[in-house]
Amino acid sequence: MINQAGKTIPLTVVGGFLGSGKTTLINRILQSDRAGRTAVLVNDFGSVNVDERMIAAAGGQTIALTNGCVCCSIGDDLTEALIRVSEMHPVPEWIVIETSGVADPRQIAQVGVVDPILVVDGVMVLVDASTVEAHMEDSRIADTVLRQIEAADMLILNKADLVGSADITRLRSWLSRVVPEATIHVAMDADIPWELVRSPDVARSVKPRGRVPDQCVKLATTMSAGPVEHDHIYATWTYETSRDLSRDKLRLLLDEMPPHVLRAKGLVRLESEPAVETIIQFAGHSRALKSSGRAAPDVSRIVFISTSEDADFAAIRELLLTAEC
Ligand SMILES: Nc1nc2c(ncn2[C@@H]2O[C@H](COP(=O)(O)OP(=O)(O)OP(=O)(O)O)[C@@H](O)[C@H]2O)c(=O)[nH]1
Repeated sequence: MINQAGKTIPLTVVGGFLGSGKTTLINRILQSDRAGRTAVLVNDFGSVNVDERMIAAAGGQTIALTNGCVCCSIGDDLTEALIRVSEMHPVPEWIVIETSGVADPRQIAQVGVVDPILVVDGVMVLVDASTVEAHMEDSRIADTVLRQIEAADMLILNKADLVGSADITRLRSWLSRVVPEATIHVAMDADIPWELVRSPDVARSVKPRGRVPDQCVKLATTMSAGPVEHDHIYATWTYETSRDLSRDKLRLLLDEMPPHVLRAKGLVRLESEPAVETIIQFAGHSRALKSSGRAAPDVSRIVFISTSEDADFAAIRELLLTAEC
């Protein structure tokens, strides 16, 4: 890949399970006046790239990787997007990839390692302190969560507001046993000091570990042939309507979400505030309906994700039909 300025571009991969706080971190980064020209590549698991719209609203240059989970289509979509980014005018000073919540971030970082234009700054992985233990107890998803944690150069133990200090101590100690090489930072709303995100000293601590370059060439050549497929583990369903929705009914849905739903998010138009877009969020104990401040969409869309085995969205559909005004 030739970049017209002939310079290398630092690349950071932000990973972590569904709803752990990746978009929150990236929006925080983009809102900093120290972000410079940052290009963000976003990959959502689900048919609607909700994150792309949320991140674009925060002021970043975004490219959505729409072809399913990025580590399942790594050879094509991601490489193409990286070429587009390196050809941007002016050239970005930093590239951040937000992986989907089911992706293995280290596989994605390896694409950067084999590209001479990119210098991989490291892999940051968000961990939801309020749900990670439950996820590790579910044999269907524990492997996804563990791979993500093991991929980290820096772990952000997020959502500290939702657990007690004893939980934080226990989780910290567990994480440091799982990945002794990673630095661990406790956070609320993914709020970590800028120095940890970008300072050169800290960047050294998030450099890919020694074993990665040894493996990367082999992995990069084999990945498009045999990536980890997520479709058989996770299922998504998207609800769409052009009618206004009732806030009370959506609130009820958030309060009574069937336990198999791992994640739901969407951009909707409410009957009570039809001019503005409302963001609906469900991620374990984080549940919210809040205005984005942007114009309301013509079509409201909400994406639901669960494990494939449990993927029965009929009850949710019923409730949503009663929410249509
Ligand atoms: N209580 C609480 N909620 C948080 C915290 N960090 C993020 N959230 C909320 O958790 C929800 C999910 O956050 P996102 O940043 O969208 O998570 P994500 O990892 O990008 O989600 P996916 O891309 O869908 O995997 C949102 O409603 C956030 O506002 C936190 O520290 N505490």
